[in-house]
Amino acid sequence: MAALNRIQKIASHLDPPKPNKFKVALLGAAGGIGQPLSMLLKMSAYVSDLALYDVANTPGVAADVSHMSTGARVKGYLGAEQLPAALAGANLVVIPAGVPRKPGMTRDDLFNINAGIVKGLIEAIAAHCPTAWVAIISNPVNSTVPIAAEVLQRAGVLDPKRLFGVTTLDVVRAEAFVGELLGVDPRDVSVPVVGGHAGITILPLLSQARPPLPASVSPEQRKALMARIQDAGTEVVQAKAGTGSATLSMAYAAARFADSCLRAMSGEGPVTEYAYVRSEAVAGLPYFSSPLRLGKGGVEEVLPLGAMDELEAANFEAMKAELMGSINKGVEFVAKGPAPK
Ligand SMILES: NC(=O)C1=CN([C@@H]2O[C@H](COP(=O)(O)OP(=O)(O)OC[C@H]3O[C@@H](n4cnc5c(N)ncnc54)[C@H](O)[C@@H]3O)[C@@H](O)[C@H]2O)C=CC1
Ligand SMILES: O=C([O-])CC(=O)C(=O)O
Repeated sequence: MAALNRIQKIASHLDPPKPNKFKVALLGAAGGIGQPLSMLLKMSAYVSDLALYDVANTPGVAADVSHMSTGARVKGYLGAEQLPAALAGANLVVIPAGVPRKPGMTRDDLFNINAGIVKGLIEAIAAHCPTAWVAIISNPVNSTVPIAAEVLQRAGVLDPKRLFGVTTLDVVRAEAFVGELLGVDPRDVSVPVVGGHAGITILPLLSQARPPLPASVSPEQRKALMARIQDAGTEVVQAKAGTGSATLSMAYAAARFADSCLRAMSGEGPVTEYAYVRSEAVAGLPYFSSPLRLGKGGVEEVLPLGAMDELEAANFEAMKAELMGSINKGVEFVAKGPAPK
């Protein structure tokens, strides 16, 4: 029996199971996030076709990435007239298109420019790949996801199971910072981060961290850690001093999220991920970032948030008004726009 197991193990190593392959379209592919994310997606075993779309510079990015000796076929698409071809047949569309923050700005300050960019791109998705899964990175995520949902709903193709605001970077940061504090490898750390993606709407549930924070971590240290995770985007914006916001860690986080989506699409479930989705199931708000069980058709279940300690419960209550305001702002932006054609 042991010998048979060994032979099977060697055989599976020689001929590992081939994952299903998918077309991924990246909109905003030539930007600070888009370029490293293009590279990471080109390395994914799940990607057969990588469509790199932007309004500038995609020929260069596509030529560069296409020289990597990995499986995915790469094609660059430049300008609005090439967007339909970029989207045709896409299984997953990832959107980091839009402007980033400069020091002193909030994510909401990006609304005026990015709301219109996201609306236009989602209209194209509704027309050219209405069944694709859509992962939105463009800020303010708390508003851009409701914008996307309203646009898809107006076009009659909304399936909330397939629309995600990418909050993986908050989870990644929590893992990194807790790992640093505990002196353990961040890959062995798990920390739920729920809510939204701006300031106090980012709610790390440190009381559920694994490994748990020891009693030697004081309430003040816990509070400081929570604040650092909530303000980590601003930490990067300040360190970059006017040249942009998080791009490399975001590309890592988005590649991780994309791989989870593609694994779930492949039927390799169940896959658990955090993302900002339309669902009142756990928080009583129309959109909330929650742990999700993903399957072939998208979100199969919005999982419960679990127990919160006193500090987390207070933060949960405190965020609700801000999050609701950002959601309404997105919904109203679409409602005030021209009626769909
Ligand atoms: N969800 C999250 O955790 C995070 C979100 N972000 C957000 O991601 C967005 C992008 O950030 P960066 O890549 O650093 O910005 P960037 O300015 O470096 O790149 C944005 C790219 O979008 C492109 N673009 C603009 N309008 C477009 C359109 N209509 N169609 C296609 N492409 C278009 C630009 O040409 C540019 O290449 C920002 O809104 C930023 O706030 C950034 C970090 C984390
Ligand atoms: O802070 C920003 O503007 C970009 C972002 O969302 C993040 O790094 O979490």
